[in-house]
Amino acid sequence: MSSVGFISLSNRKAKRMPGNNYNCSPLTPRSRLERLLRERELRKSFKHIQPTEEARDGNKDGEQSFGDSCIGDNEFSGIHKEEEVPETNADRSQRQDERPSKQRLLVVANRLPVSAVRESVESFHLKISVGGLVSALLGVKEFDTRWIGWAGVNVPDDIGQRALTKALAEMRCIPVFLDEEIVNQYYNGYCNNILWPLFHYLGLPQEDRLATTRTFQSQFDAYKKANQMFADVVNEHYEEGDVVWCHDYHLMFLPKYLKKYNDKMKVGWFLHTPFPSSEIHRTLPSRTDLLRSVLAADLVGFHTYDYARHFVSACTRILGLEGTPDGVEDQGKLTRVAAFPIGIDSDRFIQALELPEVQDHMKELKERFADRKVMLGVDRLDMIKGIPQKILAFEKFLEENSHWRDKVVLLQIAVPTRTDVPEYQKLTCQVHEIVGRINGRFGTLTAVPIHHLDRSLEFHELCALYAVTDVALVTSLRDGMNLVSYEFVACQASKKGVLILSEFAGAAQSLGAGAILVNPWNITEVAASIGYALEMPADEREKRHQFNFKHVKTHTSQEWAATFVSELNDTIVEAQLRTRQVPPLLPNKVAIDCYSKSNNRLIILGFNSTLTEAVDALGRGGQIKELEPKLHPNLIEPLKKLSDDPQTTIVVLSGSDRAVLDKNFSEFNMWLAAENGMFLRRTSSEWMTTMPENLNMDWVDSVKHVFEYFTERTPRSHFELRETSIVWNYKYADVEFGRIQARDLLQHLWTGPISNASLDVVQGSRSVEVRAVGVSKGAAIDRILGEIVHNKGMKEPIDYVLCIGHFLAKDEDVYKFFEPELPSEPTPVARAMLSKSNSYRPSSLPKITTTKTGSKAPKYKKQRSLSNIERREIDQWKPPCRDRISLNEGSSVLDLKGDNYFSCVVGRKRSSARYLLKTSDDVVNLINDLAE
Ligand SMILES: O=P(O)(O)OC[C@H]1O[C@H](O[C@H]2O[C@H](CO)[C@@H](O)[C@H](O)[C@H]2O)[C@H](O)[C@@H](O)[C@@H]1O
Ligand SMILES: O=c1ccn([C@@H]2O[C@H](COP(=O)(O)OP(=O)(O)O)[C@@H](O)[C@H]2O)c(=O)[nH]1
Repeated sequence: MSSVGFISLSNRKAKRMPGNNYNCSPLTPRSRLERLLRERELRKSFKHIQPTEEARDGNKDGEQSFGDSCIGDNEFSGIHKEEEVPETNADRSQRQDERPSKQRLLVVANRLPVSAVRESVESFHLKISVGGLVSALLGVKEFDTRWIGWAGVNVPDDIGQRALTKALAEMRCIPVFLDEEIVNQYYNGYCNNILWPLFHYLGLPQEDRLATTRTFQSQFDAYKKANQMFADVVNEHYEEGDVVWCHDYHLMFLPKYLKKYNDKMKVGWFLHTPFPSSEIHRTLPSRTDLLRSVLAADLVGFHTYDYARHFVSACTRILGLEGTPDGVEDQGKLTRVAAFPIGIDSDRFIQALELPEVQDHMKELKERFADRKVMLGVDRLDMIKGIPQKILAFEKFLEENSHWRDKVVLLQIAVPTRTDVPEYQKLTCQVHEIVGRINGRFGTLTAVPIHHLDRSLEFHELCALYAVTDVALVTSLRDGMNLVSYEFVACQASKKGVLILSEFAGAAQSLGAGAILVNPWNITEVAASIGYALEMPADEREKRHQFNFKHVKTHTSQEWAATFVSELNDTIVEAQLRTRQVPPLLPNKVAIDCYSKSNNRLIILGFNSTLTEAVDALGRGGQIKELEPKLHPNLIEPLKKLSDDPQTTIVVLSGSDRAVLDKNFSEFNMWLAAENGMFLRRTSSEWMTTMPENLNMDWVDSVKHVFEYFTERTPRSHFELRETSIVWNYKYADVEFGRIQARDLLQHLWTGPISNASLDVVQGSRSVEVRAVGVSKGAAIDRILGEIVHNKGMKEPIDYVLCIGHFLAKDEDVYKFFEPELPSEPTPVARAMLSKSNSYRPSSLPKITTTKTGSKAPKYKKQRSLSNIERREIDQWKPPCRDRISLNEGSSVLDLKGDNYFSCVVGRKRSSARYLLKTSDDVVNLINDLAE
């Protein structure tokens, strides 16, 4: 099995984990895909030797008692008996014995694979829990696995808790004790009444009274509390190197709580249900908290690519984070998101069919329904399973095909589930009512068309039933995967029956080709499909079956788990590599200390997303009045203080035009560099420019047309026309739509107006900017610095530089400017300026620019639309001349003593800046601290 979608296509190098001994091939595969294929081969060959191991473990012949009422010795795979009670950290320190050769895996799920029923003070009866999650995880044998979860029983007393802990320990299960109130609020309430229906597109409960809101809040609190209780137990049993695999919607807070305990823990989270469209998730009052908590995991998995896509979408639209092909990025931290379609332990089902008890059941069933075709439904009695719709479709089929009435029977196994939730109670009544009506309508004295069972079946009975079935009907309205469809296929090697499968089950993506896919809401279509399936010719059945059988045989639960854990191990290594590329957080204290100890400081500040307030991810802040960037109100005071300090020079270096900077900064005593340094003024003086006279701006009108076109078609996007550039911005628009539009816009530009022009197209995270070629903040900084030195008549070198910005990649050259080492491709200016230490001698080298094809292009034309006054001011300003601005002959303007340089990127992970400030709020705090 390979993971699909978000990660499988990437070609990143996956490093082996130290101590990761389940995969120790000497040949390191070059790509992720290669590795996955290799591992799959390894697992296959491992399988050939597996029977011996299973025999040793007593798990041979697939005779495990899934569905047995009592677990005896060695009764099911995946859970191995252990002699002792699981250790705590304290016990562990005394343990000196050998470590297991398999990797330790802590599987944390709401429900343990066994449910307990209390028989006396110290005795419990253990029973396998029913459900797809349990079935799938019981097939996982490659790890040294321990389960942590709720045993489905309230045990308030110590004696009972000790006894149950001991009994479960034999099954390598560790209980989390939830009291009745928590179970009611967390499990019945928040999990099954809110998250479950919402994730299956059934919406939130309607709030018709204030009390409901209160209930919602208390259920959410209980949810968090329960998650914390799970985290406590995991933490108690965690050993370094363990993989912690959290399961399902019950435990969305668990990754966050675990990482709080220990951020080195390897944490994966897998959702067994669908993850709905972000528009559905958006309705949930706790939408943000839940997403953020899940994102604390290292790897987040879903059954299908669609669910993964929805999750990433929710993170980008609701949290405003960046979705990448690998997952979701937040401040350089990547949470990998991928699809890992689950499977079943197919051999267990296939082998079970040979067992005498299964053969007996089959014989019995065949005799019982000798003269009828058997149709089968196996579901938990849950509204997502579409049981009423299925039965109604069957009724319609009988109604329209009278010749089939005495020749077909529908066996519906409806396993009671979540019986304390009122919705489920209502459903039970509804189903009974429909079944009664149809049996009354089409039944005879000796036979009824529907056999409805409100109970679960024992494993062998279930296998037999699957094997004798002619047509299986899976009509889920939504279903994460649906393992019943897999199990049915696995048991059909001889009969080759037909699977009718809902297109809304995750399984439709894997078994769709061999099944008859239906829309369960379309009763007419399902009824017609029943007829088609019952009369399908043998060769078509054979072909369809073979296709699905192959899939079920090869995509097993073992592979699913092995792939997930292997990906998780890799993700950790890759994250470590990536983290090394992210600048460390700015050490505020050091920056402030150095500031206070220096005498001639230079502070260079970007404006947009550096000195402005953060944008609401949901775009709610994007009112028209706010489209223009505005100085963060909490910066007014401290900036005033700093800019009035004679030992400090502040430059706001922005892409914005002069008017915007004037509006926000006129009242401060500082320098303003607009349009990436093309215009410069001290707030006490007029604007000057370094714009070359013959700057070619002919392209502007045609680019403007393209930008206008896209602005009209992208709600809440806007564009700004500046003197030397034009910027289309979609930060308030729907991010995903904005990105698609941006791609389209670029295509329009490249094939149209800019195909031959000499200009730069710069892509931001939410913008596209077209600017005159060669304009960048780094290219401008030498001239700015020269002018400042000259204008201030500086006698002493600048001994401290703080440069903060959320700059476009192209403008990051400003960070490099002050670094002692030369950038890899030094600009002529930088070459001339930087000597071996970070000392600087400003110069006024002629500006030579390069076109996008790399050719030299000194072909500037007249600039566009400058007023006469502006021209005069501009003419008065000459670029700084080296002779005029050097401090003394030969002495440097910069003397940063190596470390007195603090370049900080704001909210971007890959950067050539030395340090990171996560948000503009951090900038606000820093500036305030400096001013203090
Ligand atoms: O524990 P319960 O509340 O009684 O519910 C049983 C389980 O139901 C859900 O199963 C899902 O997982 C299956 C395997 O991945 C998948 O095939 C199916 O489509 C899902 O509905 C639930 O997600 C589990 O947590 C429950 O334990
Ligand atoms: O009487 C029954 C009926 C069902 N199952 C098991 O319950 C699981 C149902 O999983 P599925 O993924 O189809 O749906 P879920 O119930 O998890 O939503 C399957 O493994 C079935 O074999 C069972 O053990 N006994």
